[in-house]
Amino acid sequence: MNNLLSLDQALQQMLNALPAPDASQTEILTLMAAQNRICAEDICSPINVPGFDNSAMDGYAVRIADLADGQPLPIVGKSFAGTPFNADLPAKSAVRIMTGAMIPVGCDAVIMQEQTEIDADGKVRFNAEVKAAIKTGQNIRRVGEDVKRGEVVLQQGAKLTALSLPLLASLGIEQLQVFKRVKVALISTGDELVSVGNSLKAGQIYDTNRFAVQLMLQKWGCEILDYGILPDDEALFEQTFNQAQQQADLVITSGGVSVGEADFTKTVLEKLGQINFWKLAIKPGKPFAFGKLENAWFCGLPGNPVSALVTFYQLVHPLLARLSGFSQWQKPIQLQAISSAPLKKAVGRLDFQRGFYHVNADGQIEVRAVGFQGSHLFSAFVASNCFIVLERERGNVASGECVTIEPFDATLN
Ligand SMILES: Nc1nc2c(c(=O)[nH]1)N[C@H]1C(S)=C(S)[C@@H](COP(=O)(O)OP(=O)(O)OC[C@H]3O[C@@H](n4cnc5c(N)ncnc54)[C@H](O)[C@@H]3O)O[C@H]1N2
Ligand code: MOO
Repeated sequence: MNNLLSLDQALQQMLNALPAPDASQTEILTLMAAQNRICAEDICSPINVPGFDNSAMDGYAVRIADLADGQPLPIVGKSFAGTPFNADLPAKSAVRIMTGAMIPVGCDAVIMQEQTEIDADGKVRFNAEVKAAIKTGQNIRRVGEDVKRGEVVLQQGAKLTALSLPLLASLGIEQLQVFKRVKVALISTGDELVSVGNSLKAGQIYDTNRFAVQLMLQKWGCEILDYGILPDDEALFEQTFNQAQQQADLVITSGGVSVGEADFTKTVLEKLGQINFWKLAIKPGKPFAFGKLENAWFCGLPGNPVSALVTFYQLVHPLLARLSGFSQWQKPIQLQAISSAPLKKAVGRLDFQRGFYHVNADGQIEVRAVGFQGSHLFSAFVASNCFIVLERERGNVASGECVTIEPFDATLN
């Protein structure tokens, strides 16, 4: 086995190198502006929810003891949501009550409308069965049963979503402190690259990586500083890396990170800052580089588009989670699947093949590799819905063998 760094070792080194999120790098936003941002404070509820005991049903609020003699009860008033019955419940009486309305003082149960009858003289009557089954607190939603005043409802590091933000709204919170967006400088390198919208000359190709990475950075809510395409010129690399690291928290390049004569990424990173690691036992993505410039972290993605995307997914995601203060990030979920066809695999690197999984008629997860697996072949991705993750020490896989898959997460879907 080669002595390249494993993916897990690389992730560990990366996370060890990164400091905890800087508590001074925060801003105050209204709830509506805060979607997908990361909460920078523990949020305690300023109120109880519900704020008062209220009815879960339309019906009649009663005191259970008043039902003992079996007599119908006069209805002494009404409690509507927003318009309470402003008195204590007199003995031997009931209050008409609606869902969400405040429970009058003295009541200990609500009987739903469908279980009652109104006598000719307007009194409410309950049959023996209903009376036998009645329990204290029936159909009453208690004060603080959802959230208690002072309780932490959201922790620092949580993502603010369409689930958590409405909760804050229900507590009357208008604005909150969030971590500032991570600023990412994005640079594609290579003389052969042309931006979409221009025509190609001999030997040129369109820049896929800046496009792919930008889309994924958008999903992370990053502020993107697009440095465009950088020609293979060492002095220009130096100048651009320098400029980018003064403006961004993270500089991401693609291409020029291997060993070719025009591969300047690593040399310049070394000159201006430090390389924490370079070259990993993964396929695709072996030449990925991680390091630090004076003011910004640095990720050098390999130029092949599949390699750039795989390394972004596997290595830059956890890095972005840490830089953005998102503490709930988890590694992609892995499942076991049956390989429905043989897979080619050389021993030595952890392989992320592009695959398509589905649940077969027997309820088992079945997966097949999609298309050819070269790291320059981006089209296979479009028909894929997962990575087939083949262990470093594993060789070829026979049809019917069990393999690990990672269904694509929301950044790719
Ligand atoms: N002698 C060796 N050669 C190579 C090795 C090696 O270990 N020894 N590793 C190979 C592997 S693996 C990869 S991956 C690539 C990575 O090389 P670079 O990061 O230096 O990338 P480039 O050489 O600049 O480009 C590789 C390939 O990708 C195309 N490319 C680059 N940028 C883009 C972009 N933005 N959009 C679309 N396509 C892009 C480029 O034209 C090349 O075809 O190195 C192998 N070589
Ligand atoms: O690692 Mo390269 O990314 O195999 O093509």
